[in-house]
Amino acid sequence: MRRLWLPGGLVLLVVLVALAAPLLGLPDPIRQDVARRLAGPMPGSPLGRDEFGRDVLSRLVWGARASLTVAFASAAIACVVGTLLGLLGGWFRGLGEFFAVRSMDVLLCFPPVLLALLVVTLLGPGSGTLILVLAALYLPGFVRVTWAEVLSARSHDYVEAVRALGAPTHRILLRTVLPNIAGPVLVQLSLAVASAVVLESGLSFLGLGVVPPEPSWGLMIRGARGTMAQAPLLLLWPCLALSLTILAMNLLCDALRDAADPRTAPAAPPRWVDRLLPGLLPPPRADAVLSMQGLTIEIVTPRGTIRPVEDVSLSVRAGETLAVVGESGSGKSLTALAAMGLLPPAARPVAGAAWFQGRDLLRLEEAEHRRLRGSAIAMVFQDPMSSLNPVHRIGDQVAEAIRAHQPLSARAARARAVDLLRRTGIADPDRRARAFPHELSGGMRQRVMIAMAIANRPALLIADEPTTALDVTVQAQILDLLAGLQRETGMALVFITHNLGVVAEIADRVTVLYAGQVVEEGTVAEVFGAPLHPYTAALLAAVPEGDGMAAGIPGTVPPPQDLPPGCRFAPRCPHAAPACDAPQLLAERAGRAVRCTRADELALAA
Ligand SMILES: Nc1ncnc2c1ncn2[C@@H]1O[C@H](COP(=O)(O)OP(=O)(O)OP(=O)(O)O)[C@@H](O)[C@H]1O
Repeated sequence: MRRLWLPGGLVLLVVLVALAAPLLGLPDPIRQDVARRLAGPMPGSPLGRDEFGRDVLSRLVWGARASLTVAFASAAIACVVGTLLGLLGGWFRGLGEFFAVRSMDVLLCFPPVLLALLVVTLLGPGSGTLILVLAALYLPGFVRVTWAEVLSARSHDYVEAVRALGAPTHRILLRTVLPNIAGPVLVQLSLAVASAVVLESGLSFLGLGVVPPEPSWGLMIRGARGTMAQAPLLLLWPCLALSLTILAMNLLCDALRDAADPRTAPAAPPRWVDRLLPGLLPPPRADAVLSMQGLTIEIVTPRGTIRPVEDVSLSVRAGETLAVVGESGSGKSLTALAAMGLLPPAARPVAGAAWFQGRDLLRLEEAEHRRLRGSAIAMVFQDPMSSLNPVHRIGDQVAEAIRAHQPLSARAARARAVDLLRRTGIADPDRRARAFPHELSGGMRQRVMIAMAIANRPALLIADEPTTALDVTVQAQILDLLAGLQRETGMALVFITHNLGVVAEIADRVTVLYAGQVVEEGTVAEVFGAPLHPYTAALLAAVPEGDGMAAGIPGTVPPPQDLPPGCRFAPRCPHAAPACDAPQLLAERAGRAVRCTRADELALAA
């Protein structure tokens, strides 16, 4: 909301000044005083007099009423009618679409001035006619934008989900589709208002709009043009008013669009102190490919700043697999995205370092990060369908990943792409390379994603729940594939998952996250054999064995905006005691760490 203050205030000021024109005690805007023709600024007329000796300030303020009424009214009519037609055409398709959308194409065929001439001939000039002409001119834009957005929105899962709930059509359109297409419609509105102010000026200038001697900014520009050599300032004032109003309108619509979309939080500013004083950063861990030390991430949300990741340290060596585990919301993905330099705009690392090949990934320039991504560091995401481009053949997508970092010809890159597809276990890779993503199964698509990730032989591969969307058999094949590729290339692998069965199968070491903090760390054998933290023990107990029922962990991970004081796991911990405070991560033995005040006591009791 804070982002609306400045542009909203500016637009409100312009509108209020225009509305308050009769109360401001300004001279009559149409009273002529030929003796003072083209007079410069003087007492009582701070902006001087025009070619008929009329007061320029008064005409500017009264002209704003005419210009803004025409602009706002025409844009509002076009927006409401156009959005409605676009919504109905895009949703119902068929005949509704034909009449709503195709009829607009006919309207688009008329040149604007011809349309204005036609309507003015029929109805006579004036503000009302101008509103009608401009509304007709802007209508097709709104219909087309809304129609295209509805077509795209209706294929999204969230729309399917409300349809599956049996919601009535008008509710789906108004409550689900409209808020999601509001951004582009608001942008179109800002363009329409801005362009209507300009067109009003243009059409009034041609004698097709506001009728003289009524003031409007367009008529002022027309008048000033004839006396440009003697009184250039006369042209400046209406042009300045026009430009500032358009700028304020555009800013307001951009701010409205951002306010309507909760995903567009303001970007967090970088911390220059971290760049200026690199000596304060924690040093890297010896022989680690990735060494993350004390990572803390802050996110600016409408309800305040949160810390979903706090003081997270982890490291992985060449050829090693580190599993990062924890329930949903524990901060696994944000930690990985920080290393990739792909944090959402509202999030920023505020402390710590992530050392990779001698560089701190948290403080790299975007250009440097882009050079590393896909070459030295690669990432595989959970949902291969949304990560692959649906309109390009998979062979071309793999080849593109290679050519983004290697100077190969298209033919050579394609041959390498086919080879990579073969290495990831895709049968008949030559034929498959010509397929589109929707023609492949989920497992095949994930293999393609892995082929793209390893295309440039990365030193570090981060896999964020790469098997969660796959069935158990395919999951096992993908795990085998990753393990095989790792043996072959010696890359370090960070495997993010909430599936402890997978961890046991693939990982050498494990880092357990809870509510944004590392609660336990060590080799898989040690941690799984004798967990030191009650959360790790509860996670392990929650893994179903054989036909037995799993013992679920009561409660849920606390959200970052509602963290309990002291130990974050205490409200769910069966061993919580009054002595439990805000524990630090303590190294128990070499390579093993735990964040629990009672860890020693509980280990002895076990
Ligand atoms: N852009 C954002 N704005 C506000 N909060 C966010 C944002 N991104 C993540 N969060 C919050 O940060 C916390 C950690 O999120 P993260 O996605 O890292 O969890 P996760 O452990 O990867 O969960 P999952 O296994 O479900 O992917 C969550 O509480 C989440 O709601």
